Amino acid sequence: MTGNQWGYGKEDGPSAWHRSYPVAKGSRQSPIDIIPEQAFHDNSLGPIIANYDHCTSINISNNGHSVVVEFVDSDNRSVIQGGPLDNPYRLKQFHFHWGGKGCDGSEHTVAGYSYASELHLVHWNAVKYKTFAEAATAPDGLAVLGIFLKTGDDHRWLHTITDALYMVKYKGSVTDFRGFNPKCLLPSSLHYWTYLGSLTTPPLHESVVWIVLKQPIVVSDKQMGKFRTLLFTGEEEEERIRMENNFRPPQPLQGRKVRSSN
Ligand SMILES: NS(=O)(=O)c1ccc(NCc2ccco2)c([N+](=O)[O-])c1
Ligand SMILES: [Zn+2]
Repeated sequence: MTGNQWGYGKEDGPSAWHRSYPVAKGSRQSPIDIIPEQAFHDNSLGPIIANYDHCTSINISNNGHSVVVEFVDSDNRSVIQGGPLDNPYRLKQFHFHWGGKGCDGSEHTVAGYSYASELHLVHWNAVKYKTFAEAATAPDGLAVLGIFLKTGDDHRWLHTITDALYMVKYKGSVTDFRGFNPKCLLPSSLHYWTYLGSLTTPPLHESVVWIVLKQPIVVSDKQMGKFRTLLFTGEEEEERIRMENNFRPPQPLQGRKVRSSN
């Protein structure tokens, strides 16, 4: 794996990332296998409050690793707060990780169980840090809300995203994506597990307060299939490699405590 070229293949995948990103073997890496019975029920953990009503989505893009929806993050219009967080964290973007056809592809697992996919809503601590990039290297810089996806009925609102995926098939493609409110992707219960971890892709910074919701959202196989029409490769590249299995497997807990909201 040379330079910043990392991926999810045999040569450049998660087992090779430590060569360019030694923190891959750090003490607070993500994802992890969450074992509910071993999580500590912390009654001081309040509810998570997601204020996305006035959020402003900007675009949807294929960055060669996932599909990403970016938001205006120049003010506190869309923030997450409460739970383990000391102050509001600003929504920056959301993206997904998924498996191959008929295979699971979540990053966190629950007592060894993988879900079909995992949605990450990424927020940064704009009270303490001036930019996302600065926050992304600070131990309390980011808060990522992880939501599991399981297959079943069609998800009423996910269509807005899956219907746009054909426009960002190739790595490096981006298109306008306005007026999307991610509130419609939240499950009905906001009960969660929380622990201190890292980005799950390079640069793997150990800067994330993870908040993983217990209740998955339900999407159809057909909708999941549309994610797999995306490519890891760019339009100008000869090779066409289907974007799938873009997940990092669970990492050692290294003595960390996972807390559970009640
Ligand atoms: N799977 S994740 O939510 O942990 C994740 C991983 C990498 C990056 N970004 C990579 C990066 C480069 C410099 C700082 O950040 C992001 N993100 O940016 O929201 C999220
Ligand atoms: Zn992610």
